[in-house]
Amino acid sequence: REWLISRRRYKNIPGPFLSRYTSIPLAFHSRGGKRHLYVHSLHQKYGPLVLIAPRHISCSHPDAINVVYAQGEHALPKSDFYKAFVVDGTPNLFNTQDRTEHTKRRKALAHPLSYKSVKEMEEWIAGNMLKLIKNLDRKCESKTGPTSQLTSRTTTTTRTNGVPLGAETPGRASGSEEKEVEGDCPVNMHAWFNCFTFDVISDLAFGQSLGMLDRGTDVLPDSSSSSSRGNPYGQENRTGVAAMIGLRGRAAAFLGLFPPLVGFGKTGMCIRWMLLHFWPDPLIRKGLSSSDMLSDIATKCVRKRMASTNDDNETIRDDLLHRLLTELRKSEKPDQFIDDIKEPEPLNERVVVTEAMLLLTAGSDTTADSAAAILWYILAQPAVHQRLIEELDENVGVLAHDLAAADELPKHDQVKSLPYLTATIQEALRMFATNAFGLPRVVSDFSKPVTLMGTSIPPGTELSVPAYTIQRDRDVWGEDAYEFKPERWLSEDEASEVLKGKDEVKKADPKYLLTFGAGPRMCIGKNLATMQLHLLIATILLRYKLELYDPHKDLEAVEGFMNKPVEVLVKIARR
Ligand code: HEM
Repeated sequence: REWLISRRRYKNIPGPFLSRYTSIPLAFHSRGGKRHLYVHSLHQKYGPLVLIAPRHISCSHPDAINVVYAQGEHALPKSDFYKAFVVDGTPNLFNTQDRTEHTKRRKALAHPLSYKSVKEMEEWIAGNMLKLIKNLDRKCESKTGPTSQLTSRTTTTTRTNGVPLGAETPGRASGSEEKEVEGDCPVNMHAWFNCFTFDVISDLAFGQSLGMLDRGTDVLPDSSSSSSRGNPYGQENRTGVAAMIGLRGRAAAFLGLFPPLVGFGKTGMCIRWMLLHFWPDPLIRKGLSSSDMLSDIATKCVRKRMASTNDDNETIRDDLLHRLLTELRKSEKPDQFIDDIKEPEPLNERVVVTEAMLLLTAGSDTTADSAAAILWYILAQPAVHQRLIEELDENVGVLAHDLAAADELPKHDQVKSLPYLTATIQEALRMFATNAFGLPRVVSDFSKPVTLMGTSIPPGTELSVPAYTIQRDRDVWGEDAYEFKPERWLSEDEASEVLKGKDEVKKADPKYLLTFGAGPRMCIGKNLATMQLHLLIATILLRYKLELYDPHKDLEAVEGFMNKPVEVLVKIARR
């Protein structure tokens, strides 16, 4: 009956025949890690409105952004797809579908993640940057000589478990084999960026970094015993945290297409247990198990942090967790100022843990993946690389040879407004959106009437606008929409100075950039992310000579919920 209703309702919306009846075609491409490319190909074939699953319309018309991700009373809630991200039945800011709950949670995180607040934490970011630099300096020194020929004989790692690894990679997970190869010594910058962003977010969120840069790995020392839930995969191997987040995203992106599989309550828990133990696809089982392990890691960190806060001798560290706790307490007691609360009420631990886990999962690999993609685009275009170096040399100056302290590193104030650096980062984020497929919203029974391109959309319909397709739309970006051209983000004067008589480019309009999402559910961590991206790219380019290890190879990526570069291998030497 559902099928018949759906068929009648959406008879005017084109799309593949099977997708009218089942989500399996979409799930198949999601499982294959290429959902955004599949949806993109459907739009090329069928036009801007496509039925990609029985009740799901993808709309690639730029005007759809303001409808699907509308603000205020026209805002559409997140669809049941997001239930797949709920851990232990407690929704967080990212996956809650309830508007009131979302407003309350968003308010609690908005202040801690405001630009002012994040700026105050710059010294902690710099501390981790220094550690990253020390590690990369060591990689350079281990080459054949101080002036480095960028070549040496080394080992490289073959991937056997889908986890991104490369030679000289931190975070080597089990299941990978090593083999000796002749040739240059590649460094996997993506893996190092992961260590950096995980350490930063754990430092800011839990008061203590996870120590990945110190250990040169994203495998936690006690990860083999981290799952206390008796699940069969928790102790299988020493999986890196980045890989756990990737696996979790892949499982959720698949299961979210079948909402009955991701319910809450006793039935939901029962179904989850069965999936974890008996689902035939190991990727899904590992994804579910990874979710449990991440929750355990967040619980441990929060408990440790709370215990140290309760210790009278410990001075309170004014980090993200402290600010989040303060805001959450305020929202529990909205009429009182926090200072008036003599004895703070204990907060529900699960609420704090789910938000802390959200910071860890939403605020780490997204930034590392973006930084890796940005670096790849820069290195793939030597002219862009050269121009950036000129801009940085001119405005920041040469870094001390033996960096001894974090305050010798570039400051955010020095790099945040550099036009060409900012334009390059924006352009790379256009070419590579970590959330590349359309983020689904639903027209609920309570939604205001929704019309897309003259078509009235019935309640119960899921809608999404695919970032990958919008960010390559020729009407929006110009005929060269598929090309990487930072100039499109510069002001007219700056662009003509850079182009020097070469063909004009159509000026970019940031409202069509969906990399950080749009509307009321837009990324709340954008300030922190962009600060890290500016600092990371500026520091790395200032300090090192970099080349892509294989300039003929495209940037390879695999998509779960996020589109993640597999690796970015470079040759590296000190400038
Ligand atoms: C370059 C890095 C990042 C990218 C590309 C990115 C992208 C996104 C996108 C596309 C969304 C919307 C998701 C949706 O509608 O389903 C989102 C939401 C969110 N992001 Fe980020 N993000 C990044 C960094 C961060 C950081 C550093 C944090 C936190 C420290 C963070 C925390 C969040 C949270 C909490 C949400 C949910 C917001 C809500 O539903 O109200 N993100 N992010």
